[in-house]
Amino acid sequence: MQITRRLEFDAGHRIPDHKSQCRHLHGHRYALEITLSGEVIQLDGDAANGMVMDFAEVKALAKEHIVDRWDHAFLVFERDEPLVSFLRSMPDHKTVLMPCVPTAENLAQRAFQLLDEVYRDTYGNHLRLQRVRLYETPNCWADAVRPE
Ligand SMILES: Nc1nc2c(c(=O)[nH]1)N=C([C@H](O)[C@H](O)COP(=O)(O)OP(=O)(O)OP(=O)(O)O)CN2
Ligand SMILES: [Zn+2]
Repeated sequence: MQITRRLEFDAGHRIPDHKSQCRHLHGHRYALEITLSGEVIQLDGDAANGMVMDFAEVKALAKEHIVDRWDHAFLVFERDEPLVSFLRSMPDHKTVLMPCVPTAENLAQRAFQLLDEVYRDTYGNHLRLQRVRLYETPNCWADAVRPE
């Protein structure tokens, strides 16, 4: 069985080497879709009975590890020196340094890496993160999927 939880957040970014508009500072209303696989828990009387994982718990973990960190932050490639320097000049600015250029593909992959250890098999139901889909706009998204 697979379940998917969607969360949204706002963040700024730029793609420094982009040949067109995306090299300028701008922002998106990102949407993050987290797909988990596992067996449906069969535990009469348990709060998770009949679920792969409670959607509320999926959300709480995604907020803690991604959304609360990236929401209203500027996501910046750590080697984008002019921008890193500019953001450092702003006291208390919420900036997230990324080891990669913050494209939809790289952000989806980064989120997958960060979340893979988070969704653990607490009920012995083989819970696993299968896919992180990151929408940069309603028309553009990237999927980071667990390798076969
Ligand atoms: N493969 C990728 N291509 C692009 C990325 C990316 O992350 N991966 N990012 C951008 C820009 O950052 C921008 O967010 C996308 O802009 P755009 O192509 O204009 O997308 P829209 O949905 O706004 O386009 P409409 O034409 O208005 O639908 C660029 N490319
Ligand atoms: Zn963009």
